[in-house]
Amino acid sequence: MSIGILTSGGDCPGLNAVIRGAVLKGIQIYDKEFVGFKDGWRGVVEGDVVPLERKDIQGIAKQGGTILGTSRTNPFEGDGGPDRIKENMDRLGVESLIAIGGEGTLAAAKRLTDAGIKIVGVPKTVDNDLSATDYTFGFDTAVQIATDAMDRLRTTGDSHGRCMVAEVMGRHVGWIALHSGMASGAHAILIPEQKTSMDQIIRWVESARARGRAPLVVVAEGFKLDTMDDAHSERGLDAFGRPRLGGIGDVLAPEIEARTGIETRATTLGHIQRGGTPTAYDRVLATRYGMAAVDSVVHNHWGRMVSLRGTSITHVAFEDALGTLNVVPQSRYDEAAILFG
Ligand SMILES: Nc1ncnc2c1ncn2[C@@H]1O[C@H](COP(=O)(O)OP(=O)(O)O)[C@@H](O)[C@H]1O
Ligand SMILES: O=P(O)(O)OC[C@H]1O[C@](O)(COP(=O)(O)O)[C@@H](O)[C@@H]1O
Ligand SMILES: [Mg+2]
Repeated sequence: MSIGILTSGGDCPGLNAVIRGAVLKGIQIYDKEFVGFKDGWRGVVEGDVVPLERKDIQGIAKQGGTILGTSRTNPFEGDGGPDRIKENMDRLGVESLIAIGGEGTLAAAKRLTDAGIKIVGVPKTVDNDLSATDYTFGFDTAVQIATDAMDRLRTTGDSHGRCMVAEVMGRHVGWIALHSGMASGAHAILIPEQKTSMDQIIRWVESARARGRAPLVVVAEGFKLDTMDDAHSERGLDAFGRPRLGGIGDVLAPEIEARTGIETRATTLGHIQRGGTPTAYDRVLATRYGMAAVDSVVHNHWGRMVSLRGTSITHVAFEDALGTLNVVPQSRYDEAAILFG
């Protein structure tokens, strides 16, 4: 009997390092065998597997994306459901699953665990919005990519004396904006947790300009002005029916230019933040998660997700991992805001 691995939901750098960590430890220490399910829950529902032997995971820790593919398939929709999945697993000789994904994937994993399927979870979120773990892999890489981009925006902004607006990911939480904004010396950081007025943004921009700086405004895609009920969305819905975000930077830039007279340009970093090689930190964290997930399988920790607390890897029940978002606390925002303007 083998262990099946799947990656589900939005991708991020480090997924392959989790797969490698799990397979290596499973083979070396526990004499286990693995298969990979293709494209998240789709592969589980359709019984679409690929081999995961040692040769298949060689050298992949540094590779972005996921060698297994990913999707936003709901395992309960269409022909899916626990009975179909159990049938597939029995036929393929798969005893248990390691599901690597965010809160959506883990919500599905919880329902399947409740139906008797043996699953352990590995948290994935580039936004860093899961509260049951201190950090997840992918976040550090996204912050580094965003910081590099902002360093570049600042030199071109300085040359032209322009205000630069940099839009980063962050649907519900502003961690990428907060960290990349602090790292790059932004003059304003706008996050979903803190509705802000246009007047306040203008004051920060004008204050930076008054000191002779080319203002840099960092905005998370989920940010709302105090006049907005919902985050800006103009790109339809994703596969799970949620509004696709993005474009708030393009809303703010002309308004800043009109109100300050400072020529303003907006740049949306988008999926660049989720692509390419993971940082060393993310590779190490992801590898440790993968190894811990195999420990969880061996110790029958079904319905639990591995998690980072301080520097130790531990595990928490899916239900405790799903309830609350890891929002930017007021104190962290206030600390960053000292640097605004
Ligand atoms: N409560 C749920 N029950 C079953 N499937 C779910 C549930 N919530 C999410 N999913 C499935 O898991 C997929 C992955 O979730 P999503 O939020 O897109 O990514 P992530 O796992 O990265 O958070 C969703 O597209 C959906 O099909
Ligand atoms: O373009 P996609 O794949 O629909 O994903 C976009 C969304 O995924 C995110 O990157 C979140 O990813 P995580 O699930 O990894 O936290 C959001 O910031 C963004 O709204
Ligand atoms: Mg999600």
